[in-house]
Amino acid sequence: MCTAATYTTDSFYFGRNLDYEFSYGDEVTVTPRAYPFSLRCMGDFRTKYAMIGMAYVAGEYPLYYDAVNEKGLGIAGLNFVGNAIYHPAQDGKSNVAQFELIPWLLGSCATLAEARTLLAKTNIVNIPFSEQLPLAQLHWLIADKTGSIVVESTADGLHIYDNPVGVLTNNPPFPQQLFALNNYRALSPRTPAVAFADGLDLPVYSRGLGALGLPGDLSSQSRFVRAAFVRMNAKSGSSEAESVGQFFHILHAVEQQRGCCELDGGKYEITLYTSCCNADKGIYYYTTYGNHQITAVDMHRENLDGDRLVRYPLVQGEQIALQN
Ligand SMILES: C[C@H](CCC(=O)NCCS(=O)(=O)O)[C@H]1CC[C@H]2[C@@H]3[C@H](O)C[C@@H]4C[C@H](O)CC[C@]4(C)[C@H]3C[C@H](O)[C@]12C
Repeated sequence: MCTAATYTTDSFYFGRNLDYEFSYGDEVTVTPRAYPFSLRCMGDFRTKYAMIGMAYVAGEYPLYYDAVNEKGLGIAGLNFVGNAIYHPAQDGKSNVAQFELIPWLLGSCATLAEARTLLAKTNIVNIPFSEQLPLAQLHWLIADKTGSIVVESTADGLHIYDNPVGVLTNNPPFPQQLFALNNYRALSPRTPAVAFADGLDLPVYSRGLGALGLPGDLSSQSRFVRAAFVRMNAKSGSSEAESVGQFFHILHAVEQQRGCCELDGGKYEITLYTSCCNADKGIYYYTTYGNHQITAVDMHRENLDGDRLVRYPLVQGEQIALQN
C-alpha cells in the first residue's frame, strides 16, 4: 500500500509513503537537464527540465517512483494491481512505457496544464524495462500548485481524473475512492451537535467526537479517506520547518508499522520511506522506517547542467539526539 499527497502553505509540497515489503535499492536521484533517454517507441529524448526524486537506478537509467521537476510539477506512481492495463503502441499517440512516464512528463512539462495536454495524446505501452524488472501495475498522482490529477491506464484506455482532495492510495479505481467520501460527509474536526434523536442528552465526554467513524485500518480505501480528512483539515504555520513537519504528520497518519500488514512467507508491508518535496524550491525531504530524522537533498545545490545522475543512498538508522 502507498499513499501520496499534496499540501500548500507559502510553498507547494508533494510527497508519498512508499509501503512495501522490500526495497529495490532506493536512492534520492537528481536527473540534470538535457539528460539523454532512449524511449522504447519514441526514440531519443533529452530532458528540458531537471528533476529530483526517489529512484532505483539501473545502469544509468533512473527508474523513478516519485519525483518533482525544477518547475514545481510532481508525480508519484502507486500500485494499482489488477486494474492497470497497458496497451500495444498506437498510431497517432505518444507511446510511452510505464517506467518512462515520470522522466518523460517531468522532463517535458513545466505545469500541470502542459502535462494534461501531453497526456491527452498518450498511450502507456506494455513494454517492460527488462526481464528482471517486469511491468509495474501503477496509477499516478500528478500535481503542481494549481491542482492535482490522477492518471489510470485500464482495459478501456487512459483516464485522467481531476483530484479535488490531493490524495491517492491504491485500489479501487480513483472514481470509486472519491465516491466513498460521501459515506463520511458528516465527519468534522469540530464537536458535532446532537442529531441522533430529539430529547436525548448525549454529553460531550471526549474531544475528537467529530471524526468518530474515520476508518483506522490499513486498507487502501480506508487510508484514502483518512489521508483526505487529515490533509483537507490540516493547519500549520507557513515556515519551511512548520510546513514540512505538518506534511510528515499527514502522511504518518496512514503509515504502516511492521507487524500490522502480514503477507505470505512471514513478510510484512511497512512504510519504507516517507517523502515531502518542496516543489517550488526543489528540496526533497525524507524519513525512512528506521530513521525518523528528516534528511534533505536540494537539487539546486547540484549542477543541473551536468551530464550525469547525482545519487544519494538513503540515510538509515535512527539519529537520536541525547539531551544530557
Ligand atoms: C512497489 C511500489 C509501489 C508501492 C505500493 O503502491 N505498494 C502498495 C502495495 S499493495 O498494492 O497494497 O499491495 C512501486 C512504485 C514505483 C515502482 C517502481 C517504478 O515503477 C520503477 C521500476 C519499474 C519497473 O517496471 C519495475 C521496477 C521499478 C523499480 C518499480 C518497482 C515497484 O513496482 C515500485 C517501487
